[in-house]
Amino acid sequence: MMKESIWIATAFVLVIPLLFVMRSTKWSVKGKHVFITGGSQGLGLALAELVVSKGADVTICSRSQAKLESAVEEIKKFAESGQKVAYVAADVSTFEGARKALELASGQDQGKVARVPDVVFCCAGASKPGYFLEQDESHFTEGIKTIYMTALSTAHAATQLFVANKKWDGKLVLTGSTLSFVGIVGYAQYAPMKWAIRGLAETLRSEFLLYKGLSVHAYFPGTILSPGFIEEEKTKPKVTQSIEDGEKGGQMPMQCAKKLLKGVENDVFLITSDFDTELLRVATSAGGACPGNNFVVDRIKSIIALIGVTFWRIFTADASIRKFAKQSPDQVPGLQ
Ligand SMILES: NC(=O)C1=CN([C@@H]2O[C@H](COP(=O)(O)OP(=O)(O)OC[C@H]3O[C@@H](n4cnc5c(N)ncnc54)[C@H](OP(=O)(O)O)[C@@H]3O)[C@@H](O)[C@H]2O)C=CC1
Ligand SMILES: CCCCCCCCCCCCCCCC(=O)[C@@H](N)CO
Repeated sequence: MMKESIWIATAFVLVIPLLFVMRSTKWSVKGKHVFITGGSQGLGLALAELVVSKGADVTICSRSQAKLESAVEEIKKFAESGQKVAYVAADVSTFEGARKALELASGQDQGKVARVPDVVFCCAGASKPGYFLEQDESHFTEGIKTIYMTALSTAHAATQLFVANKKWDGKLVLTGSTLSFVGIVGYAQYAPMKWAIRGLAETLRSEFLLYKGLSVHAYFPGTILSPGFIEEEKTKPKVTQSIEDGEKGGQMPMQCAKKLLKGVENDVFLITSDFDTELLRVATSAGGACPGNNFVVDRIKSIIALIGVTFWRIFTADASIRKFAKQSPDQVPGLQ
């Protein structure tokens, strides 16, 4: 008996430092080539600045050349001499656009590749909130294009590039939202697309097991105080705002970028940056169908979620929507 406990104690003493050593050899972005869609503003721009400050080369991508040029100047302030900061102007909502963007970023010329990105972050996206009845087909097709197709096309082109170049340590990072786990009034054009991105991440995680170390991550931010957020506020119904306002005001793009990068460094599959989204993540995924973060902690959180999220839905979200309809029927399309 005594002997056994000595063995167990010795095993612990050996295993615990080993775990620390394993943690300290985690993946680092230093020296990597990082490609970021939506890199001209908001989350994508902050992420570009962050990875460059940590010693990476970066290529940002978005549609507007003027915005890209000024973003490159901003990012260069974080670079040391010898680091590369480049941009590619492209619309990544089509397969053709995303393929060309990644080819240009890789410096491909006459079949020769200069440098394939090591990490591809898909941050492009935008929402146009509004009442379902006040939106028409164009809002929904725009949503499919800007939110889902930008992610799908970039994911497809990146996977092709990684596999064709045998870049088995390649990383693909998709961006969802808190609204990848829950749908609320005003987001019919957006939330389903962000759910689809979560579905894509889960599917690709499974399929990437075929390809050695190739990995996929997905990030689910809450409100980001970005230029995109200022834009969406213009059409956001008051009832939607009132539910969101309960969510403590949002985070700065750099705060989000830091939490996102930390998640990638720690090989977290579904990355969150606030506790509410974390509860929604465990409520939706702690069943085991996709990898969690920590088996025990996730299950403790899911007990909190079971109570917290249900209460939030009944007494905060649903209650404030019903109250709004009663108090301001003139603002609800089709009522009065
Ligand atoms: N802001 C928020 O509250 C939240 C945002 N998110 C998500 O996080 C991500 C970043 O958000 P945020 O920082 O607000 O973004 P912004 O709206 O501020 O910026 C979006 C970026 O995407 C680019 N972009 C849009 N469409 C395309 C396209 N078709 N091809 C290439 N680039 C494109 C834009 O440039 P250009 O227009 O020049 O092409 C811009 O650089 C998005 O996916 C968003 O849905 C998730 C949760 C909350
Ligand atoms: C105790 C547990 C409580 C659970 C609370 C859940 C709260 C959800 C409220 C909705 C927040 C929406 C943030 C993302 C918004 C977004 O993606 C858009 N701004 C698009 O840009």
